[in-house]
Amino acid sequence: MQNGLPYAPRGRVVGLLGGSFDPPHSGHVHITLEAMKRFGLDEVWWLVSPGNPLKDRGPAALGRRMAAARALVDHPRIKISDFESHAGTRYTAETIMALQALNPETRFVWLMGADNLAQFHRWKDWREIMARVPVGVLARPGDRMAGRTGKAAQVMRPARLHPRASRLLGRSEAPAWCFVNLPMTDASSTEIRAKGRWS
Ligand SMILES: Nc1ncnc2c1ncn2[C@@H]1O[C@H](COP(=O)(O)OP(=O)(O)OP(=O)(O)O)[C@@H](O)[C@H]1O
Ligand SMILES: O=C(O)c1ccc[n+]([C@@H]2O[C@H](COP(=O)([O-])O)[C@@H](O)[C@H]2O)c1
Repeated sequence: MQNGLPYAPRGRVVGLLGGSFDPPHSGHVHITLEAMKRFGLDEVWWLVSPGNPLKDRGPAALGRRMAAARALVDHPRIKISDFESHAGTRYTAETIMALQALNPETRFVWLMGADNLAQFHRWKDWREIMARVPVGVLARPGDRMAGRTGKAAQVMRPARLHPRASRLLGRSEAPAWCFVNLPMTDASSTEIRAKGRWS
């Protein structure tokens, strides 16, 4: 691992799960395994963020969140990375651009839960993200409809892949996105923090 970046052999399809992971939990593991299966991914990299640019509250120290993620995940195809803190990027569009420049032979797919799709149109340069990488969206309790009826989903409707074709997402040319339903878990970092299990 160099610059916080896992090694990706040529031609691999790598899913990127960006997150605060404050703390990481079973829901992250669940959607990662589902995304690998459903979107035809070879690997998934967790990009542990220095801090979500839309959240006021700063997360726990990056080192602590990285250590917790490494303790939670023991899977040969899931890598934990603090690339954004090395690259000095905070916005996803910039992170993806930097990753693509460093790994021109790798196909990246951006992954997110349905709650993030609902506010995706507020992300910096979200159209640029859609133009650069396919996006895989995973159902989350309470957010399935909000995501699918949100502004980004409406605007990008022509680029939506039918869920039955989800395995093609990893090899699709952007713009392409796919929303998949899955057995859902209501695990959330907010709830873990509220219960005082991460203070
Ligand atoms: N239970 C879950 N089901 C589906 N997607 C999830 C789930 N938990 C997290 N995600 C997704 O994983 C990514 C990273 O999530 P994040 O680290 O913010 O965890 P979180 O539980 O949503 O945290 P918080 O409650 O602090 O917002 C986001 O795209 C989020 O939508
Ligand atoms: O680029 C943006 O404008 C942007 C706005 C909000 C969230 N993100 C990214 O979305 C990912 C999920 O964030 P979070 O806090 O919900 O785990 C994480 O990688 C953030 O950096 C990115």
